[in-house]
This record gives sequence, C-alpha cells and structure tokens, in this order.
Amino acid sequence: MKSDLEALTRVREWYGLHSSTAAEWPVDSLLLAKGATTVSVVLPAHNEESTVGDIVTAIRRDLVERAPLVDEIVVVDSLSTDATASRAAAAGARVVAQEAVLSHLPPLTGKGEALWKGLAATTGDIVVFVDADLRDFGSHFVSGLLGPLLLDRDIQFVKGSYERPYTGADGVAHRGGGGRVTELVARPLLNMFWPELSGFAQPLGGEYAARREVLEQVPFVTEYGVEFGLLVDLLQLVGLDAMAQVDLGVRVHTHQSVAALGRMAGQIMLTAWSRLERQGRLVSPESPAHTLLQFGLDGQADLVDVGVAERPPLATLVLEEDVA
Ligand SMILES: O=c1ccn([C@@H]2O[C@H](COP(=O)(O)OP(=O)(O)O[C@H]3O[C@H](CO)[C@@H](O)[C@H](O)[C@H]3O)[C@@H](O)[C@H]2O)c(=O)[nH]1
Ligand SMILES: O=C(O)[C@H](O)COP(=O)(O)O
Repeated sequence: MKSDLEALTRVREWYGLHSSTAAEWPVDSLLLAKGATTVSVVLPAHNEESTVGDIVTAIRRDLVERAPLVDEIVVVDSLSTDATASRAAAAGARVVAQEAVLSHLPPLTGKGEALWKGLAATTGDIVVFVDADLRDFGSHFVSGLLGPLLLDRDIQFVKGSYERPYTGADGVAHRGGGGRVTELVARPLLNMFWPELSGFAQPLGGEYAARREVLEQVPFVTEYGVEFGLLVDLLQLVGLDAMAQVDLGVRVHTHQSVAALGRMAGQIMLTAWSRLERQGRLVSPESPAHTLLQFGLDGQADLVDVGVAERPPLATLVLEEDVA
C-alpha cells in the first residue's frame, strides 16, 4: 500500500506530463496526425430535444464539413419520449434506438446502457463520448479530447475537465457550484481507494474519448455508474500513464434534482463497492442493499432501486448482424 505522500507525488508527476488544454490541440495539427484513423462521436440522449440538435450541428459544421476530423456522429436515443431522435437526425446525426442495437440481448436501462450500445453501433478506431444535454457547446470539446489520442500512440483514454457552474432557477450561474455528486461522492471515494485517479478533476463528466480496442475490453456498468466504473477499470487495464486529461473550459448542462442526484450517488457507491470486491480489497458475506428510501416535500416516502447491472466487454460478445 502506497503512502498518501507517494500517491500524491505520483499524481503530480502524471498531471505534469498528461494534462493539457483544448487550445493546445488545433484542428489543423490533428488533421495531419489523423491519417487513416477513424473517429466516431457518440451522444447518449434521453429526452434532450432542446440541446441535442445544436451539439450535432456544431460537430458537423466544424469537424466534418470544415475539417474532416470526425467520420461519424451517432446519437443513441435512450428511450426518449420527446423529439430527440428527429432533432438529432435533422442536424445530421445517425440516430440509433438503444433497444434496437444488439436487440437479441435482454434490454437494460440508463446511461451506461446507451454508451455500450453506442460503442456497438459505431466503427471508429477512436470513440468520443459527449453528453447531449450540454448548453453553449463548442466543438473544441471533441477536438480537445482527440488531441492526445491522435498525437501520442501511448495514450489510450482521455477525460475532459472543466469549470462547472451551477445555474439555479433564477438563471444566475454560481461558479464552482456544479458537479455536486462529483465533489460529495465520487472524488472522495476515488481519493480513498484509487488515489492514482485523484488528478482527474471531473471523474463523472460525460466527455471522454478512448481507443476502441480498450473500450471493447472493459465492462460497462449501467445507469450512472458507467463513468466511475470505466475510470477504475481502465486504470487497471492500461495504467495511469496511458490516461490523459484535457481542460475543455466551462461546461454548462441541465441540472437534475437533488433527489435524482441521490439516486445517482447510490449507483456510484454500488459501482465502487463492486470494484473493491472484484479487486479483492473488500470481502463481505452480504451485498449492500440497492434500495434507497427517499422523502418528498409532501412527506411521502418512496423506495427506489439504485442497483446497477453490467454489460460485459464488447470484445467478448459474438456480434450479430442486427447491430444498427
Ligand atoms: O437513461 C439515460 C439517462 C441519461 N442519458 C443521457 O446521458 C447524458 C448525461 O445524463 P444526465 O442525466 O445529464 O447526467 P448528469 O446529471 O449530467 O450526470 C453527470 O454524472 C453522470 C454520472 O457519472 C454522468 O453519466 C454524466 O455524463 C454527467 O454529466 C445525457 O445526454 C442524457 O440524456 C441517457 O442516454 N440515458
Ligand atoms: O456530475 C455531477 O456531480 C452531477 O451530474 C451533478 O452535477 P450538478 O451539480 O452540476 O447538477
């Protein structure tokens, strides 16, 4: 077991070598480095009709039409009940319905399922994931994430970092107020158990990119456990020096209610538990409960399920022809 000081020194050294900003990766130099490498952008989207179109439009305009950096843009329609699919298609994305991809498998739910299906439905050598609820999106989110992967063959995974304001109902943005589950749950857990990952400022952020060959070798936790699971599993698979971080500026997104974030927190804690068990660092005769009792303003209590499931590494599946 490394001492806290050793872990901190290691993270400092990594940060110095593997952190950059999006401005350090101009599109021209990425185009030169791209060669025959293909790039897919995947946007998981559940009821994001107000934002998905603008994001697809920006990526298409800047990174397909002006500069041919991105080869495909796929929106995974994650059981939306609004106009997400038509808005995404009108903006030029290929839209796949989450449940139609690998449809011979029993369906699972949530964001992790959408990402895993997105991986299955695309072919790029590099896959970039971007949330579909971002506001004021700029295509530097995608080009920044591609930089270290296109210019350094040793890098396998790149995570975005950003400033995250919290914008309340009054429309006023509070600097540093966003990312509540990140600050109160995810980062403390990572610092306690996987301190090598403590240099990732936004471990839960939905913007990251990786080589397909590594993404297909790790399981995908469903629901909101997916980012935490990927970080821990990729650290084990490729090691910290194959991981990089790029500062993408400011990220503004649609905030969920505190009750919804409570459920997200539960999913992330269960994901951490599963990784501690798998790594032999926690032995327990009983699994943790996956129910959460929540109270509404009217005093009404609701018992909700915060359990997560898991998809196996895609490489272990025999892909059938019905991949959308
Ligand atoms: O069942 C779902 C739920 C969400 N999403 C999409 O996933 C993205 C992120 O979901 P969101 O509800 O906006 O998550 P946040 O509250 O923003 O949660 C943060 O923390 C989560 C846990 O790590 C990450 O998955 C998110 O990317 C990150 O932004 C959005 O495009 C959603 O439409 C789906 O595709 N299917
Ligand atoms: O990433 C997080 O911590 C959650 O999505 C919450 O983000 P928010 O506090 O900005 O809504």
